[in-house]
Amino acid sequence: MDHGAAPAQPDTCAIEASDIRFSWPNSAFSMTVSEFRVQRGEKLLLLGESGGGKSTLLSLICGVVSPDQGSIRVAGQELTNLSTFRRDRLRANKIGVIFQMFNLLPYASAVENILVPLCFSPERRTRCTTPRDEALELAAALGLPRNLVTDEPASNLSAGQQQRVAVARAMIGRPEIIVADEPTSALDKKSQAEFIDLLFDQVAQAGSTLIMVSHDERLADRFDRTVQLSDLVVTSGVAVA
Ligand SMILES: Nc1ncnc2c1ncn2[C@@H]1O[C@H](COP(=O)(O)OP(=O)(O)OP(=O)(O)O)[C@@H](O)[C@H]1O
Repeated sequence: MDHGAAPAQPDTCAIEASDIRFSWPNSAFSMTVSEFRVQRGEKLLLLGESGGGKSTLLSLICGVVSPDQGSIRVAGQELTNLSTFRRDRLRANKIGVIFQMFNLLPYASAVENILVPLCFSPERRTRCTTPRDEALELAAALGLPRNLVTDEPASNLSAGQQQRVAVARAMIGRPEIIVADEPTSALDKKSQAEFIDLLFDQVAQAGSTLIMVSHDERLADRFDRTVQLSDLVVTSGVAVA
């Protein structure tokens, strides 16, 4: 497990953050990050305890929130200069997100869920010649039975199946960066290993960069690099569990 910083070459970075300061409004929690870089194609695990600020850091990287000061570059683009609309568009184009609770549309089928990001991202849409076929191929590659993907509402799928749909939705249109927020937290060790295999396969095929956050240190040897949140950020105003 390598705790070292990635080399400081801007052209090779998918994500670069420096001198970040951020506070949530109406909350005592604040964080600072002096330097954080993720190389293109790297698979990085961000480890940290509950309440330490992992999701907050992901929100900053995804441009969901803006830092009070500092610079965040994603796929070569400075986020802090952009309007909310342009940040949203950049996120849709460049980042596929896998949420902890999957966040699928419950009444839509799996294939409809997988296609959702293409509605918000012209860049990812142009990479799909036949979007529905590509969504079905992704679902098949992730081991989802065809009839389940086309005929059932997502709410009828098991947690493990919903998780695979969430991966396919993140991967459609091959975004440059995949961000996964604790996607294995509800899984036993065997299912966790299977999930990581499927995710890594897809990430390798798309040539994407992967940042996954977790509190599970057992995952560390699967990744190119592991960063402990406590080595990266200084927080105040919160007691970490
Ligand atoms: N929308 C918000 N508004 C105000 N405070 C928030 C908000 N989201 C998170 N916080 C606060 O920021 C701190 C860090 O939360 P965050 O969710 O980033 O931690 P985490 O490491 O992802 O935790 P977990 O592993 O439990 O998901 C917490 O004290 C939390 O209360």
